[in-house]
Amino acid sequence: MTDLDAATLDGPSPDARVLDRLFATIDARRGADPASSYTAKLLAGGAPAAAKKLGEEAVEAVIEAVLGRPDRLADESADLLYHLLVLWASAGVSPDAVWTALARREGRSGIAEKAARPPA
Ligand SMILES: N=c1c2ncn([C@@H]3O[C@H](COP(=O)(O)OP(=O)(O)OP(=O)(O)O)[C@@H](O)[C@H]3O)c2ncn1[C@@H]1O[C@H](COP(=O)(O)O)[C@@H](O)[C@H]1O
Repeated sequence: MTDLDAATLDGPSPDARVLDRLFATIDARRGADPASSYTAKLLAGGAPAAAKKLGEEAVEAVIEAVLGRPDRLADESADLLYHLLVLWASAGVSPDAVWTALARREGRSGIAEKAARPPA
């Protein structure tokens, strides 16, 4: 989102807490009417359908990155995050589990982590 986009929204500047609110909305759509809720339609298809849709959205984001279009990449990233959260809801993953995994990794280089893995 550009600064201009953010300025058109009501309330405080948006931040990553929107993800927790979005997940709560998604979770509350369980059993809702698929005719009136896109989320309910996705959830009705189960984790495999949500995973397939996530893959499609990932490809769309990759294409925008490769084409060097950051504004379109930001929009596709929002689609991608929404569909990732739908997959978490379908597959029984709570956002807190993911936030915890990220926090545990904070400050540890990926290179050091990989070097410390036991041999395959
Ligand atoms: N953040 C989103 C969001 N991002 C993307 N999408 C929808 O994701 C769909 C897929 O986008 P595409 O461009 O890939 O469309 P498509 O290829 O035609 O999709 P398909 O119909 O083939 O699956 C579109 O219908 C988008 O509107 C979203 N739908 C809902 N949300 C959030 O979820 C909330 C609940 O939505 P409902 O469940 O629909 O009430 C909303 O208030 C929003 O906050």
